[in-house]
Amino acid sequence: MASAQFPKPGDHQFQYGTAGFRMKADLLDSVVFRVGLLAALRSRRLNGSTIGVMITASHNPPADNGVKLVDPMGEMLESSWEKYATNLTNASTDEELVTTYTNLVKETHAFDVTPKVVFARDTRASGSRLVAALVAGLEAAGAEYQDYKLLTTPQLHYVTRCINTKGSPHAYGEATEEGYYQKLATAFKTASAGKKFHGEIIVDCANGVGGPKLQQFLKYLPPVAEGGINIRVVNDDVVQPDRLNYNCGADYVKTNQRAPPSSHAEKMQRCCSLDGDADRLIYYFIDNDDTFHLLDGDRLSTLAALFLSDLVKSAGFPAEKLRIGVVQTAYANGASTEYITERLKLPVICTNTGVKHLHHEATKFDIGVYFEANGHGTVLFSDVALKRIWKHEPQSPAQKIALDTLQACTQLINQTVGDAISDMLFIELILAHKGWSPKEWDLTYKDLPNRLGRVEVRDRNIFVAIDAERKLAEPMGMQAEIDNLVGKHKSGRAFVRASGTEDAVRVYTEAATRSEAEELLQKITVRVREYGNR
Ligand SMILES: CC(=O)N[C@H]1[C@@H](OP(=O)(O)O)O[C@H](CO)[C@@H](O)[C@@H]1O
Ligand SMILES: [Mg+2]
Repeated sequence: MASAQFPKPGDHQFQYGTAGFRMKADLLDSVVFRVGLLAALRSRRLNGSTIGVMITASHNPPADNGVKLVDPMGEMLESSWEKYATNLTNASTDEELVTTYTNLVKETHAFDVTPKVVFARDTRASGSRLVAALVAGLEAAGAEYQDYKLLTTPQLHYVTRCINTKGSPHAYGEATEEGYYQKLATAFKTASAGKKFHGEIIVDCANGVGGPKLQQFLKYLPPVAEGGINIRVVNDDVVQPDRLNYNCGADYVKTNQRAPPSSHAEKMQRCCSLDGDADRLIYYFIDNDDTFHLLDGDRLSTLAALFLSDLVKSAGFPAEKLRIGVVQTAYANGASTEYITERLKLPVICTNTGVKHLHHEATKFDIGVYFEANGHGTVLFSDVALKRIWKHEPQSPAQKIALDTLQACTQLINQTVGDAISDMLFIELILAHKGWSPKEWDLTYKDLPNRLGRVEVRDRNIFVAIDAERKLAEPMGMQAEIDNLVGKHKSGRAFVRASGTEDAVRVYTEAATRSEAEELLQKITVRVREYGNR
């Protein structure tokens, strides 16, 4: 039996979480084999639509790896299927695996068609070994497959959508890496025609797959000498595997609130960092007083919303014809939420943590902007919005210019998932249009001082969050205590929730001053320990 080559390690319990399966790479062989079976099953359930499988552990250390499924339109796996992933990977013997699989074929009403799967991986050393396990699983399930080798996560999402929309009115593009570069480069050139880029941008690629891919992409852009954007790629070493995400990358910058030590950026120089699989983006700069300024996902979101709402107006659309909305989580800085509602006068929706929740809410607007504070996000255009944008008749040359830019933005921005390369081009485009350096961007509003704490307790599951994770329903009485502590601070806000990815409780606090945010964090942490270890 094919699965005998990939036995399940000991009594390990696997769970398909927010980021698929992710752990030490040497525990993953059986998981990846079975994900091959699951991908084939999902394809059969969807009558032969192509399913994507990405092997990556994003910003995790080099010794980790992971695997996740991509649905036909490039979205994350439908959440009702996560339990099947969990069931299959936890079958303890080969016999049990066969029974589980056979039952799932019935339970999911899978069609009797040839499954189709595409897959890719990031640059981790364990990637090619895990691909072999995946292929064995796909072959055992009788699937047709195509190996896209090394891709960024968003590229694999792009390719999956292209394959499934080919020949339809919603055709998304050429299902190749080159097709991706060409689509983005064409849109970027159109949208930035006649605009001047302000100096050089330094892009830290976390020594991950984004490095070689961005280098490749640059070949499709106009040369700097001809006014093209000046991108300097750094941390693009994928030869020494240990350097992946080490002291660099979006997660490092966001978590440590400082530039990578390897950065030799000058003062006021525009910098950004991608994560290991290039689906997150964080901007930053160091000012003339050596102060570090972070421009995180909230800033990407506010800048995108500002630009798009101006563009929609300039192109001559009445606001009700293209409703723009922003989706955030409770971790978004309160000042960003206020800026969007009070200054931009746009609606904001708060959802649970996790990109799939934000993505889902964003589809409810004509133009839905969503970013997690950590830099993962994108802008979604609904089918209605796309129709209106492409059919619109501009009434003046100025409207025509705005409309051309808006149309190009719909092509530039990855519609499947947050994409660091696409997001970066979009942000660069906005800055060029506005003639802004990161300083002007930073000055649009002032972040409230905030702290994020992590508390390990005996049982994190006793913390039950409600209201988009802004309040605790359980343990009884704790929310009243938090409210009481928060009430003592100007602009105070705080919430507690169990992490979905780590065995820990997260505490977020915000207040008018840093010391108050810190004090609030300390006091609430004490209460979390007390309740969590009872
Ligand atoms: C505070 C925070 O950054 N939480 C992260 C983290 O979720 P937790 O459920 O908080 O562990 O990992 C998620 C998956 O990568 C990401 O979507 C989310 O933003
Ligand atoms: Mg990532």
